[in-house]
Amino acid sequence: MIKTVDLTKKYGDAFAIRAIDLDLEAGDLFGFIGPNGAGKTTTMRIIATLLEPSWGEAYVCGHSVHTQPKEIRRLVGYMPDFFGVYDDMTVVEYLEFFAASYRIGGTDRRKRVNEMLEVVDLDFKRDAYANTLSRGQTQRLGLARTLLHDPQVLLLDEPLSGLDPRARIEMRNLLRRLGEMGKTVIVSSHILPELADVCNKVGIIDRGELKQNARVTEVIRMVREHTVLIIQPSQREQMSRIAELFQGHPLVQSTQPGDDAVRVILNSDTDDYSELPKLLIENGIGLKRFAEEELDLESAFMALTKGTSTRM
Ligand SMILES: Nc1ncnc2c1ncn2[C@@H]1O[C@H](COP(=O)(O)OP(=O)(O)OP(=O)(O)O)[C@@H](O)[C@H]1O
Repeated sequence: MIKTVDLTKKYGDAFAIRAIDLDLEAGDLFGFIGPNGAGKTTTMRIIATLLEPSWGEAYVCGHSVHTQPKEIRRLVGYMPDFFGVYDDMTVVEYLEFFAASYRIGGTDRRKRVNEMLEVVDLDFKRDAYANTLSRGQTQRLGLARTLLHDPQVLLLDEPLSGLDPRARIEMRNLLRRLGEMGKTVIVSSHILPELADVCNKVGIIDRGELKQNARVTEVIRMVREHTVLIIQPSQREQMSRIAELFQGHPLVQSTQPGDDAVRVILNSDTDDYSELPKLLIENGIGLKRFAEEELDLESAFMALTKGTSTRM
């Protein structure tokens, strides 16, 4: 769906982005994370054919930004981080205006606008003037506008920025819905945790370079030196028995008892720990929970963009 190869943009001697390689499939929700000035907007604008790369390639559904920009524009919806709404237009008029610019005509136009108002849950504001909407509602209107021509690929630049917690939740739900609709979405943010549970893949960009580009779960694994297991026995008294069994075990570095579960820190070179649940079950310990501890993504992000790894 979206592929970039060695994608690079230079301004004078400075690299805005450098050798960015992305490969995204239909239904991927890609969180494009990086601090201010990292190169997120530049990358998205190149994919949207609004900016030419210095060198390298970007393809959308196999079309090259260099040779087939028209085809790409039909397939892509780009929502910039800031966009103006016209003071003297209602929400419906605003969307109809853009639908007309996409040459959606006649009864289709009204139908399409109504559908988009439903998708972004803004039907109740259809007759309000666009400039009276809250920040969250304005972002949703922007998304409706971006969706009008039913693009396969969405490039959303910081759609969560400036939203209050409630509006943020609504926008995140909306992003999930887009993924379920089979769209390929690139959504940028400078805060990783706010996208982590929405996106299936994540790329971390810093000073124009992609530091990580993988499934969310893999990124977590990469920045973590040790896998940590959370083991909750069916009977609380069995917690000390777990610690006993793992004491000196070759895969385990240490154990830490918690309220109702034991945190088991594995040695850094432990990949396969399938023998551990077996050992517990053989020793008569019932398991209520046996799972890898989730690393909070804020720490992962800080670790990756500072070039230091997260320590236990
Ligand atoms: N027209 C331009 N001329 C010179 N430098 C530019 C230009 N546009 C962008 N840059 C530089 O390229 C780098 C990447 O900018 P970009 O806008 O892509 O970052 P970003 O990750 O989107 O940041 P933000 O979160 O602040 O929007 C920055 O250092 C920026 O100053």
